[in-house]
Amino acid sequence: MTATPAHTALWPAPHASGAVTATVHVPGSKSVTNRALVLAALAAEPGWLRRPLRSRDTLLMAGALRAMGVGIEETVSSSSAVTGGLVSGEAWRVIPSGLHGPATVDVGNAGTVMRFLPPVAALADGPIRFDGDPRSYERPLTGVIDALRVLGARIDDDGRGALPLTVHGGGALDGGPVEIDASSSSQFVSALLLSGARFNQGVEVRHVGGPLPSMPHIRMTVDMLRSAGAQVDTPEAGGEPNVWRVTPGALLGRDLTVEPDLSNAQPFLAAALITGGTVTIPDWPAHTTQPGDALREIFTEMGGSCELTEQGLVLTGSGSVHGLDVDLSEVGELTPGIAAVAALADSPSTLRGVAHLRLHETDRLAALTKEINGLGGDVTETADGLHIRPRRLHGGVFHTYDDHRMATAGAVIGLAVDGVQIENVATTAKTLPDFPELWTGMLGN
Ligand SMILES: O=C(O)C1=C[C@@H](OP(=O)(O)O)[C@@H](O)[C@H](O)C1
Ligand SMILES: C=C(OP(=O)(O)O)C(=O)O
Repeated sequence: MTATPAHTALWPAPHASGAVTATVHVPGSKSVTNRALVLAALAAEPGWLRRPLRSRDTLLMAGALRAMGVGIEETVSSSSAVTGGLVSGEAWRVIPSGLHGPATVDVGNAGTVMRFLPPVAALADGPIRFDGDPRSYERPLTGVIDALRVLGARIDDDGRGALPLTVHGGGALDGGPVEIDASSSSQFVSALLLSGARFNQGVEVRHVGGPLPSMPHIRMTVDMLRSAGAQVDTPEAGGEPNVWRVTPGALLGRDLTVEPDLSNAQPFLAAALITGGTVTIPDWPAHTTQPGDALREIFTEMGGSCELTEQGLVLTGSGSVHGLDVDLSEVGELTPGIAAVAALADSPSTLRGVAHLRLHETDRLAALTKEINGLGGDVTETADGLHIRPRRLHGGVFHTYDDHRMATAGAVIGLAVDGVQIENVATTAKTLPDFPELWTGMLGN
């Protein structure tokens, strides 16, 4: 008998028999880990990354940087301790070196890898070939490719402005001013800023076009650049609207401890919300640029109450869940989890401002509509989001379309609805490889 391929395997989502009460240690942030790796690789001296996320997206980033000559060593510090199933104290030591090709980069389906690394490759000496999962060919990349060409890079692609492509690095890049339309992904702006300090003239990125999504992620880029010693001018700091400038200069090697991934805390917090239980997430930062911090407000509006304590963030469900009308453009990656909770609420919801989710891991608006409706729900797509009218749901297969956040959204519904089976729960490995174990651990199994 042949084994069932992972992508067709069905995972029976556990049904909660009562209020969920648990403390869940959530692994490190994907967005912080991948920015930290890039900045450390471009620094003038070695640096440390403590409690980095080890998941498909971050291992692809580390592998790509290694292929270009960067040293990334695994270490376990003497303070190593096992907490809640997670090993803390583990670190990556990043040793920058002259970036070079020839090299091949597998981006998988990681937006951060496919967008943040072409500018790094333009600084390398030699050709760097980029390829990835079939879906990566469909995700927008023109903003980065066209900008790099304006800034002096030579890039061969098939003319679609997408993967696969080869960046013919010349060992340095002129840099300077460039206009891009980043309305399809904030990662275009982050990508150019992250490498900008190493361009001969730095970089000035001017966004022209529709509204920019995911602004907290751009603030995360700016914050982390500043912590690495870069001088960055931003619209917030009294600069021109939609213009960011990075001054050329060396970056410092840092010793950085990665915060837990607050967007990946979402399904666990949702478990408390929908079962009227209490879930604590240790190490929730008091100040952060992570968009997941918005869950405190969003899940409070949906019926929970949140308290930041010495133990971490504590969310307690009230036993009822309310719908909401909300613009999620700043926090788009939270949409699948919010849609799952909204499908279980006592009133309708409208989620707005997230048209760009059609070009994420999958078309998330179509996928959420189809899968929630497949369980008996009543969801319709709007031009820029979803309208969700809660109905009594029933069991069935919840397809995930190789999208980690579809899998975790399905698990949230499964807590409240008996008989939900998640197809390919292993896709959570993109950012949260331990999800099934953390989920059953939360339920005390
Ligand atoms: O820069 C980042 O780390 C991210 C930015 C956002 O991308 P978009 O602006 O393309 O939505 C977000 O959705 C993604 O999960 C991570
Ligand atoms: C959109 C996401 O990922 P990526 O970094 O691949 O864009 C996400 O994690 O929700």
